[in-house]
Amino acid sequence: MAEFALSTGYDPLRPFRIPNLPPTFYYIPNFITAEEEASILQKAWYKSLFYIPAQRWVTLSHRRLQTHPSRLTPNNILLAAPLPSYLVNPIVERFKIIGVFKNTLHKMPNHVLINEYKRGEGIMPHEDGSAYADVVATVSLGASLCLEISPKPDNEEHSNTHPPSTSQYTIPTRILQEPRSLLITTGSAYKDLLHGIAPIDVDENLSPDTVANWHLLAEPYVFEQAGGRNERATRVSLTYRDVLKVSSAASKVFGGLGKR
Ligand SMILES: O=C(O)CCC(=O)C(=O)O
Ligand SMILES: [Fe+2]
Repeated sequence: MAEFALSTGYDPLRPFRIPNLPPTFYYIPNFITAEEEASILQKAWYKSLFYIPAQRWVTLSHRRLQTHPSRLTPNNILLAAPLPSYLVNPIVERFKIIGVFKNTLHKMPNHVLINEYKRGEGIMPHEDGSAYADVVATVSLGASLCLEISPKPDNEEHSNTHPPSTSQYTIPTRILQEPRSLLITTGSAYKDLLHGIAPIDVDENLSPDTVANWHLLAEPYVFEQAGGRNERATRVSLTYRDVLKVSSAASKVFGGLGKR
C-alpha cells in the first residue's frame, strides 16, 4: 500500500487546485468550522487590547493589521518567538496533515499577519517578496471578498527566459474567498503574479466565467441568488508564512562571541 501511495504520488491538495492559473493556487472551502472562526475572531480582537504594542492593531490607510510574533527587522529578519496558541491550534495542526509547508525551509509557518478590511477597504496589487518561502496560506474570517490576480507588469516580455508564460492562463482573474476558507499560494503563483483587493462596497458580476475558483466554492448559490453580487462586510484574514531568516534571542545576544 505504501508503495502504491508513493508510485501514484498521492497529494491531498490536488482536488483543491484552482484551474487555469499558474502553479499553484489551492482553495479549500470550510477549512475551519464556524465555532473555530468565532473563537479566533474573538481572540484576535480581545487579546490585542492587552498585548505588547507590536501585536496591537496598527491602522493603515485602508485596513488594520496585527503582526505575530512581531514585525521583521529592516533586514527582513524574524526574531524567533512562538506564535500565540489561538493561531496555532487548530490551523497549523491542520496544515501539517495536508503538508502545506512541507517543502519550505522550516517546514512550518513562523509568522502571521492579521489583516482586517471593513466594507470599502482593500490592498493595492503587490507581491509578498523574497523575505518568505514561496508559500502563503490565507485563512479568511467573517465575510467574503475577491482577491484580484494580475500578471507582473514585465512578465510577458520575459516569458522566454522566465517560464511559465502567463499568457496560457486566464489572467487577470479573481479568487473569491469565503469565510472559513483556506487559500494556498505557492511557486509561480507566488513569484510571478500580483494580488490585491479592490477598495469597493460590492463585488459584482460573480459567475463561473469570472471567478477562477467558482467550482471549489462552498456556497456558490449564495452569490447566484444575489444576482452575482457580494455585499462586502468586515473580513479578517490570517496570512501564514515561513520567514527565511530567523535570529534566536540567544544568537542575537551571544552571536558575536563564537565567531573569532
Ligand atoms: O488579506 C488578504 O487576503 C491578502 C493580504 C496580503 O496580501 C498581505 O498581507 O500581503
Ligand atoms: Fe500579500
